[in-house]
Amino acid sequence: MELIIVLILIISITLIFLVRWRYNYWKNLGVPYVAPTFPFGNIKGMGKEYSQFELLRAVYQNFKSNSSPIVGLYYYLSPVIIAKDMELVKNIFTRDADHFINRGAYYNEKDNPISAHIFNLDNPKWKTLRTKLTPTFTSGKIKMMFYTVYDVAERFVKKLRNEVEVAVDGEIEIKEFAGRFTTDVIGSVGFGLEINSLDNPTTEFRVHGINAFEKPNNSTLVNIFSVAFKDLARKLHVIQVRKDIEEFFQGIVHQTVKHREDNGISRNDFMQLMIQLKNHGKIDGESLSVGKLTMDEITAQCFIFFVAGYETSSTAMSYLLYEFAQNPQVQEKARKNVQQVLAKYNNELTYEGIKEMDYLLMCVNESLRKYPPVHTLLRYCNKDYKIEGTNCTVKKGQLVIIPAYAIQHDPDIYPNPEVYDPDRFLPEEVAKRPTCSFMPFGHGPRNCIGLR
Ligand code: HEM
Repeated sequence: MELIIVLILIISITLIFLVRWRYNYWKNLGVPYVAPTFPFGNIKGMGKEYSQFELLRAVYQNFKSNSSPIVGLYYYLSPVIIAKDMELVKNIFTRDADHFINRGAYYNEKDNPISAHIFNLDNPKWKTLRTKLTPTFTSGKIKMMFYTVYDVAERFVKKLRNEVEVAVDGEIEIKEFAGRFTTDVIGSVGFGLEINSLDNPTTEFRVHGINAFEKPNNSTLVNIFSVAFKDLARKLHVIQVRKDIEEFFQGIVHQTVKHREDNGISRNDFMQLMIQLKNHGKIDGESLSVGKLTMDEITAQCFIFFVAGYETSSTAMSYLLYEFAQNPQVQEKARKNVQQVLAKYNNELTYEGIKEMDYLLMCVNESLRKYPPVHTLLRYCNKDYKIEGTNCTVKKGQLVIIPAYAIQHDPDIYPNPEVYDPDRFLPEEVAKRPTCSFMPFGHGPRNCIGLR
């Protein structure tokens, strides 16, 4: 009995010592930090009482006047870095991107091939895949898909008119409606399918897509475990995407590819480009050979195009429309901008015309600044990196957080940040600000592939 008590005491003292040693990490390096508490570090209540971007905004503001380019936090027992200096942020994204090319996400190619998509993959697999997919996102290819999107947009406008007519007090839930629109767009350009969730919101495709977000396969604890101990989690067959969702997407991609190949059907969409990559390792008519894609790879990429594209785009659309409603004079100016460009193009909406709607773009950018759909960007250090002007070396395996929301609401960069003011995006205003002070699509080689 006494021996057990002694053992418990020794284990407890050792644990206390280890935790204190761990929580002295930033102090010992002389990096400013927020005092942690065991076991959550600095994230107690995150996700329930407050969101991550609120924590990061508070930390960013509190430490802004401190000359250190970084602030230290603890996520549970792990020391993580908040990059707050604009030069450092730029270097992490671009000049020194080879130290920070991964996001550190978990995927399991063997048991859950759909999770091995471009967003999750680490280098060098990521680089190989990005090289294969980049030619499918050139402006020429997007232009080719323009009328596929146009068709869905026409249905959207028609449907919107009907909904507004029958709505109580003229109010409709625009976020839900925009989500149905972006689902149909991505279903069409990504998978080559007529989803029509505008008319049928509970269509299987949309429900499975939403479930991929809202009904994760694992608890937060398992997710944290699988990110922290990736190899072990793979050995334990931990999967990220639910099997029913994986099977659903595998089924529709296989059917679509087979249908097109059996019937010699070709369409202006990503699916067609990916079929070309699958069969020839290059896009038809182009000389650059980038390597073949497998069926599993096609499925995983279609899946991530949907997951990464539909929610972000519908959030962006909703906030833009919200600000138009709040600021009728901005709305009017944007409308005039659209009408002028349309008049130049025979009153037809064209790809070239959209690119000339400069004021509209300023409005879009300002709502992406104020409400970035992705408020926090992550980079996982893959080789030690000495931060210039400090004694601190970011260690391999450490997480670096770029607080996009906080930077885009910094009153020193964007005075009166809560005010919606598209003129902030006049070219002469943009030129006054640091390069990476606007990052709704990230920056550098790992930025959003769907940016165009
Ligand atoms: C308004 C709409 C969108 C926003 C705000 C957005 C934002 C982002 C952001 C912030 C990232 C991370 C960038 C970084 O870490 O530097 C990202 C990555 C990504 N996005 Fe988007 N996105 C949008 C639309 C789309 C669409 C439509 C697609 C698909 C066609 C897409 C596909 C991807 C993919 C595949 C990645 C991962 C790229 C990689 O790791 O190589 N996104 N997006």
